[in-house]
Formats: sequence, structure tokens, C-alpha cells
Amino acid sequence: EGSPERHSKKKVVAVVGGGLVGALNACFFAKRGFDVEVFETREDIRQAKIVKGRSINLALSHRGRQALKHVGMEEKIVSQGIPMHARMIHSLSGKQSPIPYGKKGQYILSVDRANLNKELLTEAETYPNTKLNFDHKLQDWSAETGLMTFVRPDGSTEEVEADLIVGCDGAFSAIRKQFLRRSCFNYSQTYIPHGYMELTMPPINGEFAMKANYLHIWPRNTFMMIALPNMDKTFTCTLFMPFEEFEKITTGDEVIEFFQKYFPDTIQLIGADALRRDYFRLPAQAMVSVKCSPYHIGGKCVLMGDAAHAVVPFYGQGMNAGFEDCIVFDEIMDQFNEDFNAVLPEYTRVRVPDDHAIADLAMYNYIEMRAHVNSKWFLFRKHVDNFLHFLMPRAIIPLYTMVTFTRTRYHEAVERWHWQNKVINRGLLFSAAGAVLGGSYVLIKNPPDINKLIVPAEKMWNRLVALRTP
Ligand SMILES: Cc1cc2nc3c(=O)[nH]c(=O)nc-3n(C[C@H](O)[C@H](O)[C@H](O)COP(=O)(O)OP(=O)(O)OC[C@H]3O[C@@H](n4cnc5c(N)ncnc54)[C@H](O)[C@@H]3O)c2cc1C
Ligand SMILES: Cc1cnn(-c2ccc(OCc3ccccc3)c(C(=O)O)c2)c1-c1ccc(Cl)c(F)c1
Repeated sequence: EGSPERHSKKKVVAVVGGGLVGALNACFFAKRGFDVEVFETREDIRQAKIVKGRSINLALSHRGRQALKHVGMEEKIVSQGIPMHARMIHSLSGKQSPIPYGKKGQYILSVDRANLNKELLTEAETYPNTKLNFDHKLQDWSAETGLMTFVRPDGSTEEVEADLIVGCDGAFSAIRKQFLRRSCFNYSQTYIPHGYMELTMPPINGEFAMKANYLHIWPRNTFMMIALPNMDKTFTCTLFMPFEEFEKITTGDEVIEFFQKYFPDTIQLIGADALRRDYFRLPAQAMVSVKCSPYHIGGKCVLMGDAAHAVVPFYGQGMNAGFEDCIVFDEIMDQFNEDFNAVLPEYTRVRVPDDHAIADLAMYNYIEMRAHVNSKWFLFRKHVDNFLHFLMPRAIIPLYTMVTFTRTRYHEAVERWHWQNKVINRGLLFSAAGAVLGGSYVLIKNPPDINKLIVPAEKMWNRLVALRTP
């Protein structure tokens, strides 16, 4: 039975990784009364000057907000973000077309990554039972004993034990390495041929260079660019392009030539000199998709966030999914009375299908956008989505709406999307059949002068073909 004080001894939870998910997770566990130790390889970013080479701002949506709300951080983070009520689609000619996300309250937020991380670390630190250990890089750990070895910048090492190890150490997780050595652990990673580069669009006369409350998108099939607003009235533009295309551009003139061809309206807004300079500041970064299962080892270790499921950023859901991991785990902790031996397997059972679904959806979006999506096709698709949703609001919910503005389980959103597509396709088929039958009846009854029909039909056909051509 053990002595009474043994039962009163708080369990120690070690969170490896003090990034976005690790810092939030620390709040979740600390709120439950565990002794939380966060181990982060980097220095304390609240003291450091800049965190270079990361996506500087992120789209925060419903799933992520619900997790922040659970630890009382939603209002603070939302107040420091910029709402984006619609997409603003930029055509090659420079025409800007807004497409609302949906109802009034449906907006996503542009939040600064470094600021979000700092706020979450500071919130975690407000719990007396939480300790943040920076400059601690996990070097090795044992799944059998739960013993972890951290190395510090001076080369010294520190051995740490915990009752639960939570791996939040990102896409290249060191915690996950031990999982790879175990049988029945499934793992896959895919680097896509696209890379990404961030560019900054400065304010003009102290004001945003473009309309602020929009997710600006320049869809050019193979090339895509997005711009999210920042509190300092700049935009962070992220250019997505195949590495082989990045490599073809080697001089400032070639940068301008490329932007003149694909994103002409941004040259003035970013600035030709800034483009020439910033394009070569940092190399394009890679994007990897990681899927694995199970997420746990016994009642000892569990993976969350990018350590469990790194997704390509073409749905703006990576962080939102990682934040939702924290809520799902917390809900299961309630269900199983914090018994780690029951909670961890249940977490894998519940969460793997959903995180795999969003990984697949993000990759699907990437492939779909790369292949078909120019500004006309983007507008067409979204207007059809919004029109069908307006016609049958309960029957047809756009996939992007389910993913971004609800907590519909990701895998259920995909199933519903497939069902909706079937209904729409059948509907189109029957109405087409009805039109043909009805039309033929009318034609038989009173035949028209065929020559007057050919010209408009040809025009209609050419317009449809133009929609899909890049
Ligand atoms: C270009 C781009 C755009 C994106 N846009 C969006 C978006 O709009 N919306 C969205 O929701 N998501 C977006 N994401 C995804 C989002 O950035 C990630 O999903 C999110 O950062 C995952 O958080 P994490 O804490 O799991 O991992 P990370 O943020 O990678 O944090 C991992 C932490 O662990 C630390 N660490 C690593 N190894 C060790 C070790 N051995 N020991 C100790 N600490 C270690 C790291 O220093 C880091 O602090 C985007 C990603 C990219 C690349
Ligand atoms: C950061 C962030 C937050 N959300 N989204 C996002 C993603 C996809 C979308 O539609 C896909 C589609 C449009 C048209 C046809 C098929 C699919 C929409 C939308 O519906 O507005 C919004 C992004 C994002 C991230 C990277 C790129 Cl490259 C990008 F363009 C946007």
C-alpha cells in the first residue's frame, strides 16, 4: 500500500521541448497539480534577441483557441493577434478579390510566433509547481527506466527522472528516436520538393501596405505566396516554391524578373531593394510531413505536437493540431482519473486517426493547390463552397470551415467531406440528366435555328477551360 505521504507525493511530469506545444502543455499539467519540469535546448527566448529561420507569424484558429481558453490564455493571445475575416485573392493582373470565411464570427488570427511562445512560457512559470530549464538538450533517455540525459552548452550532463515524459521536441524529436528502436512502431516522413522563404512587407507612411484583416493569397499553381499581418503593421509574406526554382534565381535582377512575372503587385509593396537583399538573407527552408504511431510507450512517455505529427503548412493547422492534442489528452486524463497506464494508450487510440487525417489533408491541399489552383480557380472553388453552404447550411459545410472553425474531429471532417462530395456529384448528375431529358423534349417539340446557339456555347466552354489553365 505504501506510506500515506507516498500517495500525497505529486507526480513529476517532464516536458521535453519548450516550444509552442511544450509551453502550453506545461500549463495543462501544472494546472492539474503535477510537478512540471520543462527542458528546452535553446536559451530563454524571452531574454534572447531574435529567433531566426522560423515562420514568424502563424494562423491561430478555433482548435488552438479552445486549448488556450482551457488555461485562461485565449483572451490575452487573441488581443495580441490580428483577425483575418476573409481571404484576399491576388490575381496576376493585381486584382484583389475578397472571399469571406463565412459567418461574422468566423475569422482566423495572425499571431506572432515568438510572442506566443514567450507568453506561454511566462504563463507556465506562474505556476509554483513548474520549473523551466533552458539550455538543456535531451541527448538520450531510456524507455525502461524513464531516465533522461540532458547536455548543457558547457558540455556537462544532467540525469533526470520523471513519472511521465511528454515529448514536445518538434519534427526532429530526440524523444521519438527511442520509439524508432521499438517493434510495432510505425513511422513515415516525407520532405516535399517545395521550400519556403519569408519576406517582410513594410508599412507605407506608417500604415499597412495592404488591407490588414485578410489572409492575402497569391495562388500561382506551382508558386504560392501568402501574407499575414503583424502588430507592427508589417506583413510577413511566405513564398512557397520548388527548391529547384529557388536555386534558379541567383541574382537580384532575377529576383525582380521572377516577381515581375508572378507577383507583380508585390514588388512595390515589399520594395525592389528589399527583395534583392532579403531573398538571399536566408536559404529557403524545407517542409517535412511526419506521421507515426503509437504516440506512447507504456504509461511512461507520450509524443505531442510536431514530435508526433509534423504537417506541411498548407492548411494552417500544425500548431492548432498540436494545441488540440493538449485538450484531447487532458479530457482523457479526466476520463481515466489520471492513471497514465490507461490514459496513454487511450490517447493513441483516439488521437492518431485525427492527426493522421490533418497530415493527409494538408498534403492533399498542397498537391491540389500546386496542380490546379490559380486565382480564378481559387475564387471559383470558394464561391461554390460558400454558395452550396448558403443553399443547404446544415447539409453542406465546406471542409475548410469544419477544419478551421469547429472542433469536428479531423477524421470525421474528412469522412463528412467525402459524403458531401458524393451528394453534390449525384445532385449534379441528376440535374444534368434532368436538363438533358427536359431539354431534348423541348427541342423535339420546337426545333431552334442551330446557328444561333453555337457562338454562346463556344464562349461558355472557353470560359470553363480558362478557369483551370494556369
Ligand atoms: C512555414 C510554416 C508555416 C506555418 N504556419 C502555421 C500556421 O499558420 N498555423 C499553424 O497552426 N501552424 C503553422 N505551422 C506549424 C507550426 O509552426 C508547428 O506545428 C508548431 O510550431 C509545432 O509546435 P511544437 O511545439 O510541437 O514544435 P516546435 O515549435 O518545433 O518546438 C519544439 C521545441 O523543442 C525544442 N527541442 C528540439 N529538440 C530538443 C531536444 N533534443 N531537447 C530539448 N528541446 C528540444 C526546440 O528548441 C523547440 O523549442 C507552420 C509551420 C511552418 C514551417
Ligand atoms: C496559413 C493558412 C491558414 N489557412 N490557410 C488556407 C489554406 C488553404 C485554403 O484553401 C485551399 C484551397 C483553395 C482552393 C482550392 C483548393 C484548396 C485556404 C482558404 O480556403 O482560404 C486557407 C493557410 C494557407 C497556407 C498556405 C498557403 Cl500556400 C495558403 F494559400 C493558405
